[in-house]
Amino acid sequence: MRTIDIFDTTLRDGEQSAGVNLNTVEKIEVAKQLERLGVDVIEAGFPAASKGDFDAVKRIGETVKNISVTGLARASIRDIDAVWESLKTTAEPRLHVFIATSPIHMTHKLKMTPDQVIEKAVETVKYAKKLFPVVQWSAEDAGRTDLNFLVKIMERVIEAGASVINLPDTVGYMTPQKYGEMFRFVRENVPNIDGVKLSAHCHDDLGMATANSLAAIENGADQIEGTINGIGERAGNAALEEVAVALRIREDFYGASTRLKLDEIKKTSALVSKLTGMRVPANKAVVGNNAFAHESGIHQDGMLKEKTTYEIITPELIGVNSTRLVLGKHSGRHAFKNKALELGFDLNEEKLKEAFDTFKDLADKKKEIVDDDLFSILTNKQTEIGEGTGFNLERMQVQYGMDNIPTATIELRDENGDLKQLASTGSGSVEAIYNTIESMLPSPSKLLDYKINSVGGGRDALAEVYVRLEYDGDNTSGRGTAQDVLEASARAYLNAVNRLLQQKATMKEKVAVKAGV
Ligand SMILES: CC(=O)SCCNC(=O)CCNC(=O)[C@H](O)C(C)(C)COP(=O)(O)OP(=O)(O)OC[C@H]1O[C@@H](n2cnc3c(N)ncnc32)[C@H](O)[C@@H]1OP(=O)(O)O
Ligand SMILES: CC(C)C(=O)C(=O)O
Ligand SMILES: [Mg+2]
Repeated sequence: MRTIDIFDTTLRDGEQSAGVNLNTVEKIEVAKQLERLGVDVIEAGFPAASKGDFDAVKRIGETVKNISVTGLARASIRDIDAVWESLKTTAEPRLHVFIATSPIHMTHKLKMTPDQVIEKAVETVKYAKKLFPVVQWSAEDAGRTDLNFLVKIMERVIEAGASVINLPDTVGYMTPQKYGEMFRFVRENVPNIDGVKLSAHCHDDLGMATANSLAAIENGADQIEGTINGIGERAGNAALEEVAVALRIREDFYGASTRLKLDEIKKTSALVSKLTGMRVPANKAVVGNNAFAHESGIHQDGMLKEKTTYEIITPELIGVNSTRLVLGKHSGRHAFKNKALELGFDLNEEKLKEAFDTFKDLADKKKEIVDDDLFSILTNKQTEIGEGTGFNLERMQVQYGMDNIPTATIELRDENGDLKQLASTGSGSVEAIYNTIESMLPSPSKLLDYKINSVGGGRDALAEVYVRLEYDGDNTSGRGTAQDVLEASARAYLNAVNRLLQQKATMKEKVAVKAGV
């Protein structure tokens, strides 16, 4: 049985999803869960892209100890240096450097001739190899690259020191047969390919990312790149959970496996979905809420007689807990702590106590507390912004009537502890709330996107609101959870503003430290 390496790019290509913006604390939580899931490599970001990305990659490298962490770089010395500076103290610093090789990209985007692209690729890989023990080189848009050119450039970058070569289907154009043939072709034609790992990186524009990744494995790929829940640029990347479960369920056919602890999949999927605000569709393979639901009579009859009639994956395989009611208002701290650990949260005593208090408050209002509720409370606690940052919602009252103008009265406490109160109207309750908050904030802000999900099921389910906004000229996003949709809406707005203020404060502090102030 071959073992396939799993290269997770949720925090790099996944974060390139439109509207997704994770802060460093959230990225670290995802990285820790990816470590528990057992991925082999985490691509933590693109350090040259921004100070925030640089810091996140550095902090993840310092936090995650048992797996390799990498950062992405263009074929540019400045980008490579940024990855090195962010990862140089980690156990196995790894670089991922790329340049496009398709005629379309070379001509129109890079404005370089094929020979110039080879020269640039070789020069940068040689430079990188002096710093990094492992250099992964990617031929961006390999899927639309001339195969003979691909062979030529691969031979040269391997000579220069690349030991992992990735052949991305950057625009999701490939079919399984064509993508598989490309891997077979380079295996058979690149003269110095022995000992080099081949990696597949698929996008889902035509809905074939998982099938293409599996075809690459059939044809000699040693590593699969993808993201949790398949999030990513445009239609997303290959969903790692789909690839790993397909290999397990069809072991007979693929004869390959991964090192993933499959029973951590559901938890990882839920965390990524919650933090990114990208809800997993109910019918999504492996991790969708309906993936194990049997609705029709004939199917239910079959399931009752023999589960294998309609179930090829068991919920337990991916860590779905069939006992849904877990804790109630009579539960104590020990059971709560145990449950938190079982759900993968290792909070300090203070945060645990605060989470327990929130749980007790909720248990007073809600009939059943399910894992989803606890997961939401614990994730919010784990990733919350520190005290004293930005604005706190102290009180809110909303008046709504079909024949009245909706009015929101809000009391906010700012970071100096001062209380402010204001009332405004709007065409609906949420607009009234947002008009009031916007009038109370010191800088101009504008709502760009609003999404609402329910956590778990039932009429008393928690509401989770995601917003994207522009505040003081910068884009930011936030989420808020509450039993009431209006309170969740207000909290999400303030969370977005507070996240931005905290990010700016951290940057300012760093600049001051650097300047020795
Ligand atoms: C397929 C992928 O997923 S690729 C990864 C995509 N991820 C990102 O882009 C991360 C976020 N990006 C950023 O923050 C910015 O784009 C930066 C910091 C990387 C670059 O910003 P800018 O310097 O302002 O350049 P901008 O983004 O406008 O254009 C990209 C430039 O990089 C060049 N470029 C693109 N890919 C490569 C490459 N692999 N190697 C070298 N140069 C490259 C382009 O040709 C263009 O160069 P030009 O300015 O000479 O025309
Ligand atoms: C940077 C590369 C690997 C990429 O994300 C792509 O080509 O899709
Ligand atoms: Mg990609």
